[in-house]
Amino acid sequence: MPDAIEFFNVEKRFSKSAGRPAIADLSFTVAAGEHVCVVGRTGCGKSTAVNLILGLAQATRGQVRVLDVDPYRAFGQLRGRIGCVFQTDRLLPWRTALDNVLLPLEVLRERSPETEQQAVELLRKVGLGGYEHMHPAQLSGGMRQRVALARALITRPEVMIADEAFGALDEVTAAALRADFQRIAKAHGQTVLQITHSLDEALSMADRILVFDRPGRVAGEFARVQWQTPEQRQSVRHSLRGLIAGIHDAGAAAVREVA
Ligand SMILES: Nc1ncnc2c1ncn2[C@@H]1O[C@H](COP(=O)(O)OP(=O)(O)OP(=O)(O)O)[C@@H](O)[C@H]1O
Repeated sequence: MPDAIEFFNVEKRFSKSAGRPAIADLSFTVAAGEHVCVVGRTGCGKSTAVNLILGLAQATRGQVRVLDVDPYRAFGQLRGRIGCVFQTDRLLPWRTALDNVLLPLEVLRERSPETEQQAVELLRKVGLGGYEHMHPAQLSGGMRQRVALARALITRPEVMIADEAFGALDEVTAAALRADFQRIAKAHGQTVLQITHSLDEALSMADRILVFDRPGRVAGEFARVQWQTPEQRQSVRHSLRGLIAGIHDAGAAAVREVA
């Protein structure tokens, strides 16, 4: 069975000139049901990789596969099977929380009294029971992000993409939302690819952490078995910091261990 997300020697250039590509040679996979966090310095191609997964951009070279489908050429086959949460909630301000959550189902022509009930239930699951008929402007940033999470989940996607989804929230709100996100993703057996600038977030949530290097390649990876004890966690955090800063020896031992 193919992995849920696959990048094979992917290059992405935004211009035809000989300048630096956004992604140079990116290869990685995310297994079905796995939760992978990606960390890396600004500009290393994390969001570009997300856009490739969502079929919003085409790889210049190499291959991207999501659920065994080319997302750029055949996104129709992936509609409703990938959910995304971004740093900003991207809610439609003129729609209620409930109508925002139902939007993906309207696109799929699956809105019905039954799915409306499912949306109400989902809002309750993310802690927004009773807020269904509020508009985004009446909700706090954390509550809006919860609506965005419910909207991403309403189609029961197999793959969840979180691109800095908790980055704009205060730490207490972010911690609560991270816990809900992880609980729901695990309960549904979802594959998660999560972009984050927070090493603590990655260490607390990921089964595996990938470090991206500029321009867009994997500089190192760590599996959860490597950070079981507080000492190991500290050591992996140190290696992650080093790799992100471009000190490749810092993570070399860890990468070898995983391999
Ligand atoms: N539409 C675009 N046109 C031209 N260049 C782009 C475009 N989108 C991204 N880039 C360039 O590609 C590189 C990677 O950008 P990307 O946004 O993927 O990085 P990132 O790792 O997500 O950064 P950040 O952590 O700041 O969000 C950067 O050099 C960026 O300037």
